[in-house]
Amino acid sequence: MSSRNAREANLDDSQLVVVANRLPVDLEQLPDGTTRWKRSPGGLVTALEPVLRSNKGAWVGWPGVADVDVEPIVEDGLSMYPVRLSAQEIADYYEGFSNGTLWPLYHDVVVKPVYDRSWWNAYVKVNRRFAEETAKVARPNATVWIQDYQLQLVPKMLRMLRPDLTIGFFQHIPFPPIEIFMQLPWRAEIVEGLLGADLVGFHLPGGAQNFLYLANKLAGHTVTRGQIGVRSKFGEVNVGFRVVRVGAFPISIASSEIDELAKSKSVRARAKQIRAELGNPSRIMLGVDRLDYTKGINIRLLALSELFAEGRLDPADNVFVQLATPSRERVDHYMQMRDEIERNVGRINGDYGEVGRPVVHYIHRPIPRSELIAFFVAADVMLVTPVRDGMNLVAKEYVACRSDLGGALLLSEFTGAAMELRQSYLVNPHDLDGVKDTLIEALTQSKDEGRSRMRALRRQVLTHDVDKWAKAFLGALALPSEKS
Ligand SMILES: Nc1ncnc2c1ncn2[C@@H]1O[C@H](COP(=O)(O)OP(=O)(O)O)[C@@H](O)[C@H]1O
Ligand SMILES: O=P(O)(O)OC[C@H]1O[C@H](O[C@H]2O[C@H](CO)[C@@H](O)[C@H](O)[C@H]2O)[C@H](O)[C@@H](O)[C@@H]1O
Repeated sequence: MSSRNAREANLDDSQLVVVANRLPVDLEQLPDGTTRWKRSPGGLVTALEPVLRSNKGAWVGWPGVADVDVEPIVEDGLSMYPVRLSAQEIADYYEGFSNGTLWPLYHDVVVKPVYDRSWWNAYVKVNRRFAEETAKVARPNATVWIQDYQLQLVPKMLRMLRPDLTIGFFQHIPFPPIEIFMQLPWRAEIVEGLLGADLVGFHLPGGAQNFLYLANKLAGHTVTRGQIGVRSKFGEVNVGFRVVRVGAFPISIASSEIDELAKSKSVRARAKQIRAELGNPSRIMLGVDRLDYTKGINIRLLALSELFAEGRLDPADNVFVQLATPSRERVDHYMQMRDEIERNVGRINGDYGEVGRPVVHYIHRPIPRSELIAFFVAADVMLVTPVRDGMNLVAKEYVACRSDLGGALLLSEFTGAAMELRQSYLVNPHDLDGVKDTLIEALTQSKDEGRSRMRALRRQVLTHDVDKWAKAFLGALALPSEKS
């Protein structure tokens, strides 16, 4: 990575500042004691990085390792300001409150959230640090865009420090139904924290509507009553002399860039090679996820193993590739889920594989971008089966890669993406028989059927890209917000 010190480059004060738990790059400590930067995991970084680079903005976030002081850096016009976290803060604020309390709570309590007061205290302390660091970086009257569930107190804290700023907040994960959110002992503090923003954005109108209701019920503010639209018809909360807007802005990807990459000769050639390396099966199924219990990876494995057992799918002619990026590896439920997935992969290969010809290929490490795109081009059916997911950019990436109009997308109804990608093969991941039948349907679709579905999906993904998402959010944030 070619980088310069931000202070040397004199880019310390920025007009657009993104604040997120992670920087777009993680510092990796190598066994020989040296360090290097690598791309951070997850869809938030995938989506926001191109937006910020083109705006030459600043990014405030954690560099991915504990207890290190890293100087601000500049890379391709993007200034990055690392926030230091101690090992204990990572355990309590990141692994604890963010990923042991909020993550499962906001994903429909798919596992039981833990309510721990010391985790909450760490969350407050770290949110304050992010607010203070941001207050130092932002120019007078700058726009600050705070991201996601790890930083929900920052809008209010930052407003108290810097009332001159325009503050936006975007929630990348689902905002849960009211009855579920009400479990949280610190529910009022979270709602008040978010209301420090001028605009609070969600992927879907449903999440925005839930938040609007809570702003009234828990914080006692008057709110508008009408239905919130997609990038339109914003809700409003009256917070003293301010109006806070609430809206739905479904996130997306750099569609044209991915489309171009997928069309390149080298990617096409690599896709062919992948098929050959897999033994030229008649069908390749693919899963691409962070290894997270919300992603429904075991549902795919179970569906496949039953289809093989029932003789509805021939293990000699169908392979499944699961590419899984390691994630939150010290959190209990993630460790348990990894064990379970790896046991199931081993069992299916033991039952149906042959020497030199496994039916499930499982890779537990991040895959380079161009290689990932070649996998998307090679896959006949893409399996996206989360039990709950804010958006799921993988589904959109697959579609962007299929300019050949080949392939089929099997997509859970419980992803944000399902609202837009209506021509995919939609499934309820809790209904195993339904998943199996739909998978067979996708595997055996006629060429015409597949082309017509993919054409419609591509129209959606190519016209609604990440640039449009950012412009819609920042445009709404720039609207005058004083009460008339
Ligand atoms: N095994 C992998 N190797 C490299 N990138 C991956 C891998 N799995 C997922 N990704 C990338 O991470 C991002 C995941 O985003 P998304 O589907 O929105 O889910 P989340 O943000 O919850 O992980 C996508 O850009 C995807 O291409
Ligand atoms: O930072 P990690 O703890 O390693 O997790 C990675 C990211 O996961 C989540 O991504 C979400 O954002 C995507 C883009 O909006 C969306 O498509 C997906 O449905 C979400 O799960 C998390 O919200 C990010 O904060 C993490 O960085």
